[in-house]
Amino acid sequence: METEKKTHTAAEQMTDRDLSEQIKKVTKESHVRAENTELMLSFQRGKVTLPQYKLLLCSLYEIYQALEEELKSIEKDLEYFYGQDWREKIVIPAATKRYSHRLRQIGKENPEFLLAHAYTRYLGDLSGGQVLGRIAQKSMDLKNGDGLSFFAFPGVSSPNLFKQLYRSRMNSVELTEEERNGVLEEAVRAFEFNIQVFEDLQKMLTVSDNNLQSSMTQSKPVKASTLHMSENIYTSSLLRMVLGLFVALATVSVGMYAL
Ligand code: HEM
Repeated sequence: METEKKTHTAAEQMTDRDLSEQIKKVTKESHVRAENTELMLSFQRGKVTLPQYKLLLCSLYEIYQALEEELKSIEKDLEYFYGQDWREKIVIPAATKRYSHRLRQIGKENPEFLLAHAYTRYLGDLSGGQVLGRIAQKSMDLKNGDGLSFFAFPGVSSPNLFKQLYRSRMNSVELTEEERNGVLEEAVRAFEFNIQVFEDLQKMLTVSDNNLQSSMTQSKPVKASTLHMSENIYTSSLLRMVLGLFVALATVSVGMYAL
């Protein structure tokens, strides 16, 4: 972190009042907890299994569907693993539904809080996520980038530069003291949602181990009803448009710089 700080130009110099610094500070402990969930530990040890990875992709799809409009990369991965009728097969645990419900709720009531969620997922994807992508490729011996589109950011040539730009855009968002505190609290909550998703997925894998693993490795349909926790993905186009607009405000300008 120190090294990264030294590379900032005078214009990008961070202060203790910067949202990007504060958000990192308040979520530091949560980050350690997220890294140490069973699912993330399996990943880091190169022990991630196909059933674990497939279920994780299902949840990420649900989360990103609520977070943004552009879903093409996860859809591509899901189609690779589950086949063309993946929409009927994907499995979403209760914790993931709670997470996406929260995203939709704040999209309506406190859209500025979406900043905390965009931060937690995108900066994570561009940090540890890049390492996880390489581990996933090796652990499951995936070839030609198949099933790994989620981790790829073809428009981002330098994740570090992109993260710096992202932070400076975050810092330029005008927030009242109350809104700023709300965003910081929401960031801790965002990590909590992610931790709960990992725990739920791990539970699902343990509970339905034999049943689920055999049906998944054979790419046969998994009956949502047999898992008691799943629901088919549902989309409200109006809501997605509103969320998309907000996220666009917070992130697209950064993306344009990186292109
Ligand atoms: C195997 C699990 C994980 C590993 C090994 C990992 C590793 C890392 C590393 C090395 C960084 C860069 C730290 C720095 O720049 O000082 C980072 C940043 C970050 N990670 Fe993770 N991470 C993991 C899981 C997660 C999860 C589950 C989330 C949230 C869903 C997450 C969200 C973030 C965020 C938001 C940042 C940016 C911090 C900032 O610069 O403000 N990470 N991660």
